[in-house]
Amino acid sequence: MTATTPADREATQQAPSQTSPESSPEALKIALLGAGTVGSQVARILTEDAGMLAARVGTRLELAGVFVRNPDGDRDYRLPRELYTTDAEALVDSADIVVELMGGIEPAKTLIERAIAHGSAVVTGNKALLAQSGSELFRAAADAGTQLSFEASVAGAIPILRPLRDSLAGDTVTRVMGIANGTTNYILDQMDSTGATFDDALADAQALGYAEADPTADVEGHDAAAKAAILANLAFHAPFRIDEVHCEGITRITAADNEAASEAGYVIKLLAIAERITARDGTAGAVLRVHPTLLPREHPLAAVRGAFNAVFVEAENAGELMFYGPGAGGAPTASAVMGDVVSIARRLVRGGAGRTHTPKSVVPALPVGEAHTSYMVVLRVADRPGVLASIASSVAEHGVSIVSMRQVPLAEDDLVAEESSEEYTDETPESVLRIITHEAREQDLAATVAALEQLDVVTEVVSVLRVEGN
Ligand SMILES: NC(=O)C1=CN([C@@H]2O[C@H](COP(=O)(O)OP(=O)(O)OC[C@H]3O[C@@H](n4cnc5c(N)ncnc54)[C@H](O)[C@@H]3O)[C@@H](O)[C@H]2O)C=CC1
Ligand SMILES: N[C@@H](CC=O)C(=O)O
Ligand code: NA
Repeated sequence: MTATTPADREATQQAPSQTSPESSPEALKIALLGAGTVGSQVARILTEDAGMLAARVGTRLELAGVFVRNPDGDRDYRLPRELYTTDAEALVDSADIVVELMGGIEPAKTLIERAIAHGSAVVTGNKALLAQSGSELFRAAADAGTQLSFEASVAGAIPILRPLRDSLAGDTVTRVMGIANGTTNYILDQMDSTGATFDDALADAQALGYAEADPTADVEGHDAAAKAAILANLAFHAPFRIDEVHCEGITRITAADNEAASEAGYVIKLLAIAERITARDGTAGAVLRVHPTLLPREHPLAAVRGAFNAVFVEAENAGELMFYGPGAGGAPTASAVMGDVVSIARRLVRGGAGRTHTPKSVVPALPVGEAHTSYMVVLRVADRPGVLASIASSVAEHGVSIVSMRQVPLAEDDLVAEESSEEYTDETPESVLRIITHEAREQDLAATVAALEQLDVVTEVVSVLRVEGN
């Protein structure tokens, strides 16, 4: 007996009569650009689930070809040799739907523009391109009456862009905060839970298909920044670009930061945050930021492990929503790609114009200094009477208030390990001071830290990390 998959069964049970070759509309031709981690999985689904897809769409989705650099190269999912081509233009021109999964700016951008100009619909997971040139591409697609869909570009398999665009279209989203990069979440989780080194955890994330072709984009926060811009675009119905996102990655996070976070009851996560705020001068706008953040261990985002993603959305009427699921990897991301493909294909079968996201509002991007955050500041300080008072008064002078201040004597071993510290002498008794502040405007907190650095009693500002969710 041959094993059947749920997709086979559905194809058998539900295939409507209009999908029979005699009565169905012509097959829709799909061009696949790129056959890497995600592209290979899209090829697999198009091939193995062809019956189910035809039943849902009302006609066959035919893989017309796959653009690759080397048709004989190794693939996670191998198709017949004749489907691979190095002629991207001819393939694009032959397709009803172009699925771009190469990544990078060029030639992806030119090929997408070519597809749109040709009247073809486009599906892409390319957040780097959308966060740089999204407005231009959305406008081109809208002008051509075709569709550009990109659910896979943010948080992998999680349906987040469609809910923001459609389900919440009648509400006012005020804040989006999420773990939007699987690679960095995987690395931070491994470092925190198994003590793995940064390099080993990154190598694992690459092997598992989570990382970008150049993982610098992940670890320096650029990938999450691109996603923050796209999320803000959909959430606030206004165009934002990656260069409007304040971005700090995880490469400077040390084992000591993890230890300090853990001792204080926090976990470190790379968060992407987009929020509507009113600046000090009264301008209403949004601040977009990506940075390592301390979250209380009991916060729902703190429980997001491995390459999973989660996005919190706050809206005036809906309240708080959380979207959670696999944020990276071949098959999960291909699921989001295929959702867009089926949705477009159904429309092509039914008829009617394509609908592409076209932001209608103007919401200015404000400088990160206008955001409100809390900090955890770890200082190395002289261990003598009056130190705490002088630090507390310096913090208060900047209008920042302290939630907690904990002084830990520095172990002799630590002093020996830190002999490189300029201020260190054998005679200097020192301690470590961990300060957690209340929420304040980021520029006031930054000025506080700058002032603390100048105090005689402060030997070193060891680390400064933002805190959310207190
Ligand atoms: N891997 C993941 O978990 C996710 C990836 N994405 C996005 O999906 C896209 C694809 O990602 P992956 O499959 O992971 O990348 P990948 O690096 O595994 O695959 C890309 C493929 O495109 C090919 N390619 C790149 N430039 C080319 C060119 N000029 N000519 C011919 N072939 C070219 C590469 O040789 C490679 O086979 C990227 O935009 C990525 O940001 C989005 C969400 C999740
Ligand atoms: N490199 C990205 C892939 C998905 O967008 C990530 O790690 O999240
Ligand atoms: Na998604």
